[in-house]
Amino acid sequence: MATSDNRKSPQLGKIKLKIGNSTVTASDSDASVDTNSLSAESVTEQNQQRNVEKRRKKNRRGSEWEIMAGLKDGQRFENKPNPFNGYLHKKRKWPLKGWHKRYFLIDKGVLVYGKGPTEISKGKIHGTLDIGLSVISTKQKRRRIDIDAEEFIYHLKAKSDEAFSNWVQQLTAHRLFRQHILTYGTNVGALFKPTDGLHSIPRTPEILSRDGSLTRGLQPPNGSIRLSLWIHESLSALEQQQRESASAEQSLTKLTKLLQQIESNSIVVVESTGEAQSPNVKKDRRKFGLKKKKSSKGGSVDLTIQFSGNKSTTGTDTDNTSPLSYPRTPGTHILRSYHSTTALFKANSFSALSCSPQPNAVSSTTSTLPIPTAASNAPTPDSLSNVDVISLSADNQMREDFVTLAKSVLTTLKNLTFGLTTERERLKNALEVEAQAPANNSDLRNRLVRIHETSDLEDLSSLDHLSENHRAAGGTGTGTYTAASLSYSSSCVSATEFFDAEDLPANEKKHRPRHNHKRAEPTDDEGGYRPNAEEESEVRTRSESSSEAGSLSSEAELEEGSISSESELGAELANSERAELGDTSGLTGRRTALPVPRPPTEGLSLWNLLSRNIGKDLSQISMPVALNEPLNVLQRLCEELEYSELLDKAASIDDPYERMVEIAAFAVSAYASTLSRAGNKPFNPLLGETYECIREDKGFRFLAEQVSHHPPISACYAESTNFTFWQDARVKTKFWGKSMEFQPLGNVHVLLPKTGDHYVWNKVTTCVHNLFSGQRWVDQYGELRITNGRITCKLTFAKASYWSAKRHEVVGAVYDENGQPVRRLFGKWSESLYCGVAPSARCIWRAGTLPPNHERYYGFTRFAIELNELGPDQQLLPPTDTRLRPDQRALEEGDLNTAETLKLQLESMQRERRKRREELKITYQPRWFSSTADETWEYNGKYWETRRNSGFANLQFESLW
Ligand SMILES: CC(C)CCC[C@@H](C)[C@H]1CC[C@H]2[C@@H]3CC=C4C[C@@H](O)CC[C@]4(C)[C@H]3CC[C@]12C
Repeated sequence: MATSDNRKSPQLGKIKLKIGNSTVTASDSDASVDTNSLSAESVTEQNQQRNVEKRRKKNRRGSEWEIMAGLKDGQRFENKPNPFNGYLHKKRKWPLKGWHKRYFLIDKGVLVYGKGPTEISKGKIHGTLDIGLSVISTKQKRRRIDIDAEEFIYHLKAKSDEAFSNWVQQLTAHRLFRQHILTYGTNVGALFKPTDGLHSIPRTPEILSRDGSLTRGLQPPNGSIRLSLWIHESLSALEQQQRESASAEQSLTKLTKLLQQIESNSIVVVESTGEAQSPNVKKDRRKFGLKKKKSSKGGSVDLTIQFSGNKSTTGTDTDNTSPLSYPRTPGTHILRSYHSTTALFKANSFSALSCSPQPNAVSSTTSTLPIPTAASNAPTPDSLSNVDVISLSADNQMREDFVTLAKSVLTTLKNLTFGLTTERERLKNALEVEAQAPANNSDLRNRLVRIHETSDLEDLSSLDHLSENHRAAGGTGTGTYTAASLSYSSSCVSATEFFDAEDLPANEKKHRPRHNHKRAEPTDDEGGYRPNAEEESEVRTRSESSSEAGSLSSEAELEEGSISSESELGAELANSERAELGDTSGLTGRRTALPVPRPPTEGLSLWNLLSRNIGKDLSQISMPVALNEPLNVLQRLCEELEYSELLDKAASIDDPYERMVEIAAFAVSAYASTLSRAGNKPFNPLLGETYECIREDKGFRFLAEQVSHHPPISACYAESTNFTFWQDARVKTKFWGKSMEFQPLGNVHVLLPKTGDHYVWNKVTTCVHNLFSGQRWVDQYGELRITNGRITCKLTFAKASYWSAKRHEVVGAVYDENGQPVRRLFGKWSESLYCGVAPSARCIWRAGTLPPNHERYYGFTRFAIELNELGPDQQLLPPTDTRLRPDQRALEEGDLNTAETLKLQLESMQRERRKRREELKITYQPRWFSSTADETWEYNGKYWETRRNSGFANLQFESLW
């Protein structure tokens, strides 16, 4: 129950959200609020007011999205609204994209829908939504009703204006009533608890949140609470199964009774012709082994109807012992009270909710269902005698009952089996991980010992020595780190390759960079990127059997494994002490922690922020810096290369399908880091801002530039001897009231120069749920298609709820030139990708572990921690490099006030620059990328060349900060 604090009124009233700026419009097939960015451009209060006024005048009534009001502070709504039903059109994205007519029924604030009333009455319910917990936005002009129900977003459309206003009215009443019940409790009877199939939502306390919806106090599913979550999840699933099995048992008892009755009651034989029996009856009879009697007329089959004659002729049924009670009025089929069916519905999480297609027939406490259409199985009364009719209809009813009940039992049992299988899988997985843990630990310990033996950990100067080597070997002396980060990435490939190489002289093993791929002679004569001699001497191939091992052990895990073998706490302390002492370099030369944890941001309410800015295009909303993480979108693009070794590996494989498998793993791996990053948004780069990242350990260098401001577009390009990678990121943001969707436009490209393969793929939709309340969480969904000539790969990211077993699931296949699947892929974008069929599947990629205390450090991965670090090559950077951006740096250092002030300043300067350009009629030209005819952005190749010649110093840059 909500506490008085949490019951604070959702300051909703009638809220208007304007559709995005002129570049994107929200159409029917589109979203509620649609903008091109979630940029944080500050607009002064005055301006804001003016804009809102202007827009209000401009927009005609009804053409805007309105958010449905919720229960106000202290408000009550005790009048239970009547159930309401009817057809609406529901938008479907996949499969069969388009608007589909669906039947909706709302009772006591719970909305269910299905194909039609008959289906609903049979329990075929496609979805159940708790209206009290959802955010509903409506748009009169298009008769649209969008319901953000946390797990799913429903886009609905009414056929007529009348239907629209009826629905809006009804939904409002039901919503208020439901919120009243959720807030103040009820004695109205058993409350409906929405459940999600077998995985019911755990009964955590519900809290009335600021967005006018109610939410559950959820915790993120990571860290130590993962286990309790897991148990919680299991428990509710098991409870559900218990209920199901109890109901199945009941139904089975009834079935047995019914069968006994059919068999043992007094027998009325009706000579039945073939026509009198519907094929279904025959089928059902056969299916359920009902008695057949040989006809006197040779081959034809007679049906022996067994029924108690004395009871049947009375016309009214008072037989309380009957497993199913139904009126036995001759020749008619009247509504029966399906107690057993009700039980089934309960099992299907649809209790205490009447489901009748006629609103008047809906009773709030009992479940009265209309008889299914099976009545049509009866022969026409005219053709039969009275007794025949009675017997037949009674028989039919009994058989119908039997069949209906048997089908229900079957469904329940199927559900049970499914539930149990899921549970078994979960348990098996957990046990497997457990079982492997000791083995992994000892393995890791051994490896650690080997590392200790072969490296002198005290001698950190060897890092400099490596840099020297690097310079001597023709590098430009970028002065960047040459040692591999022990701290991140635990792909299936990396670990084994690092550890398996023992064939080098001991002195060369010191802090050897991780290169897990064959290195071809560098063709890059620009120098800035040439690997050093030592690296080049290192030509290793991966042992074939290593991928499995690699999937279970990694550098990251190694580090953690060693920690856990000693004192975890001690290690953590040591780590934080190191951080406090400013020594965050770890063993690799790169930092292993951010300078300070994320500053506390209590009191910051995104809802207040958005509601204060209602009516504005989202890209105009001033987002406080406290919402940000100390990285920007350019750096987030670089993060997609965290598992670049998969590209290196792809380049070394001869089989084109296997190559595609690695590319697929790479595409999936780009999403791994998003799991822990729902809390904050990256900085929006200023126009002209750049970011470079040289990863000699990983063998690539990366460059990104913000090439457009309206709409925001970031272009990037990375190169290595094994691959080139480029993309331009432009994201369409849709705001749904409770969640936000990010739909990236444009494609990712990877070129493997050795094989000539050019892979192109799209990105799936990222959705942040629970924007304003509870715990924000991220989902990825949609289809990701990779093409490379005629070989393709299709990966489906499942849209799933926070609690569902399908969470984070990715499945797909590689298809050959004829479109035939040749490799099966499955896994989770947050964890790993496998190729093949379980249990013999191979692990292709596995996500690295998160660093200790990551929750306090923006959920950053080890790789992310390193991205904004200023290295010794600081003086070589152009002044536009993100790492020199002062507001982001201030945030990284925990100085929120400075960060906020600076951010406002920088944004205002950016507006000034734009104004100036407009006045002078100058079109902005990005410096390192140029737009091609097909609207993609191409790297012009000049950045690294300029950098090598210390050329940035000679260039004129508009100063961004
Ligand atoms: C309101 C705020 C605090 C919620 C947090 C929103 C986060 C999860 C959003 C804000 C900006 C978003 C990013 C914007 C741009 C891109 C580039 C694209 O090619 C992939 C998705 C990606 C990387 C988005 C991922 C999700 C994202 C990071």
